[in-house]
Amino acid sequence: MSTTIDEMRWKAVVARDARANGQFWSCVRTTGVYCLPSCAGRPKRENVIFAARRADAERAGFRPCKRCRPDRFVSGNLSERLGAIDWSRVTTDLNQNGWASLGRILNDSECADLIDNYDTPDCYRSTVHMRRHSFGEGEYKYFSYPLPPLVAELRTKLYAAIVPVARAWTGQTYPADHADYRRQCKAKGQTRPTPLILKYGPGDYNRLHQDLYGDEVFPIQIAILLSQPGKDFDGGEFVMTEQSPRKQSRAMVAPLEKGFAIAFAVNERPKEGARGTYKVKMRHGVSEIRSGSRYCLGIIFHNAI
Ligand SMILES: O=C(O)CCC(=O)C(=O)O
Ligand SMILES: [Fe+2]
Repeated sequence: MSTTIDEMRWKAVVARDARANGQFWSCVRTTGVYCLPSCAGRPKRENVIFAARRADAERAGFRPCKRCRPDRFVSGNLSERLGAIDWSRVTTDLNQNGWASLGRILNDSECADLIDNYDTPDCYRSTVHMRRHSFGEGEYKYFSYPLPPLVAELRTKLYAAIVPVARAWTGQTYPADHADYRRQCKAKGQTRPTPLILKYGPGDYNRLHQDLYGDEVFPIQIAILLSQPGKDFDGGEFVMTEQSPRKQSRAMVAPLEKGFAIAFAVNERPKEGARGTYKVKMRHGVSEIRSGSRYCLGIIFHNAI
């Protein structure tokens, strides 16, 4: 008798086999959630269908299980993780709201290493004390070249993934490769690296702002939260505002967790209205941290003067 793929998958679910995590996702039709094979839930066989990719489960309308948190699961190298993201959903969200969640792209140890590295002075070109510039309370450091390998890889690969949206938004022919885009920045005198790590303690916050560092502006940037809300810190929500012509600002709060990334508009973005496309201005910031410490990695694609 031959064993079908689904029978093997069901066996792994019955055994709650953690080795199968990431290989497939079990979707429970009765509850509308999708799970890791190792989930402690006990669904009936007839209610379970399998998805080969997490994005397939989400596209089919299943929500992540609150018990096994399949949305927190990360494995594989960065290319595989980015390859598993549903970029058409990201594009739709960016076009509709000016921001999109990319889900979890860094694991616990990568987040911890980046935080530990914060106190290694040779990695950074400058430290900014936010109060001195009225940027808020807290501090951040800009990485120096050469960027740490993980930061360099994130910047290059996230650029390549998001560049089609940037082209559609601006009508500009951004090169496919970030190295070529850096040369374009250099031609405008923008040579200094902009990726940064921000560090906030109790009472700190980041005023609404835009990360513009010269005439050359890549319209989308990425932030990756390195600390876990509710555990490492409380408060400290990632907030954005959208300013439409002749309207009050609209505020948006992005739910982020440790290792989760968000893509959002740096400055302006096109918005579809009843009478055609118009431009809205976006700003982002962080509400006050009530307790603990919060670290965030910012990936900005244009360089600074
Ligand atoms: O700390 C944050 O979440 C915001 C970071 C930020 O302003 C940025 O990445 O540009
Ligand atoms: Fe920023």
